[in-house]
Amino acid sequence: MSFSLSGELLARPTPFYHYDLSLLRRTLEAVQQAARPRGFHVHYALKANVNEPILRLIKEHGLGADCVSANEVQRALDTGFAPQDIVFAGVGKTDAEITRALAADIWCFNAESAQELVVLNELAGGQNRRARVALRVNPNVDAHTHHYITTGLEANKFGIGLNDLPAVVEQLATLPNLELVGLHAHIGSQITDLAVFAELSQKLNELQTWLEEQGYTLPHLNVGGGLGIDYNDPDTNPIPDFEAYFRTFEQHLIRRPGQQVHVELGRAIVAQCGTLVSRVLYVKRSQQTQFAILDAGLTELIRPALYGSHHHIQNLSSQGDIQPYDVVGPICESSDTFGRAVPLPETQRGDLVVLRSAGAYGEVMSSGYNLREKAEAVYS
Ligand SMILES: Cc1ncc(COP(=O)(O)O)c(C=O)c1O
Ligand SMILES: N[C@@H](CCCC[NH3+])C(=O)O
Repeated sequence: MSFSLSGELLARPTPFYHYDLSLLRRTLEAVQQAARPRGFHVHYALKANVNEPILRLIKEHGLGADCVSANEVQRALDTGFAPQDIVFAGVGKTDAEITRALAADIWCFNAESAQELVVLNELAGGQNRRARVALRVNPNVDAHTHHYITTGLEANKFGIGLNDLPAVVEQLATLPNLELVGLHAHIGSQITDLAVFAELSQKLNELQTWLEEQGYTLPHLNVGGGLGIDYNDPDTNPIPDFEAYFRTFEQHLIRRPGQQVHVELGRAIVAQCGTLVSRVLYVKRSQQTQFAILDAGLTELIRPALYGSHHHIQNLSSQGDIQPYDVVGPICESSDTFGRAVPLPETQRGDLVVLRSAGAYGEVMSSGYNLREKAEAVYS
């Protein structure tokens, strides 16, 4: 199906984010259809998009919440997620954030260091609580994705290194206010090579066996998120292949009877339902290049500037001959470029240009640089 916007939306002031809630609904149905029969629990990673209509739909479809700050925990609670469906991850949780999440009695803290466990133990004791924790390990598995968004290699700051794990597990025995309820790993984002998840499963299998030898049984395993989407062709692949994703874990992860497995997907749930809609302010021709200068820039969508990411760009207003354009924003940074030599129909001032697959890590990463106003969000 090709992309279009209703007449009312075409007339709106730009730039704005448009979210297709019917696609989000279909995506949520697909993820649950693939996860539930296999006994997997999906937690949505709020960091990808925290807009309330989106969170509400996600909650209605029975997903849990994976949060990375106390404010995200609060947003999840405000949306109606039950505390027992909320987990809190993050390499730098502050004391104040831990205190708030303990008071909310969330299901689990994914702890990322020996020091964090000590702090968590102390703060839980101060509230006369036992905090449920999962150890986030750094399994040293290469996710084969952009080096800025790989998280499970020894060189990355995330998780407890495998060499440190024996000492951390020994330390656990001295922390009476903690209850070990699981093992967690997240190796990166925008992963399209599913073999990587098989490798992760094998690492977790070994670690689980080793933890059992140390006397720990784990009620749950959390394999993280990271499933990628098709940025090149969102119309052909609007919904990721969740069946293949869960099948990989089903085949490779050895689960104990009654053990829960959590996944925490962000991008795969919300990326394709979001579009950044902008207008061409000017078309400028230099000797070698034609620039289409949009009224949206890296302040609205930073992924191309930050990672060199590709978002499919379309001109909705023109049927003209195809020409190459460097599609850029108005911000005073040369990295404020959405694409170079993008083939677009002949483009003019006033044309509507859309950047697709922008529902994840788009609006949440926007900034007020250059004192820009925040782009509005509209839903249909
Ligand atoms: C710990 C953790 N869980 C889940 C996610 C969600 O990742 P994704 O949006 O790639 O599914 C991330 C982000 O990469 C993360 O850091
Ligand atoms: N923000 C990133 C991915 C990082 C995910 C969070 N650990 C992106 O847009 O692709």
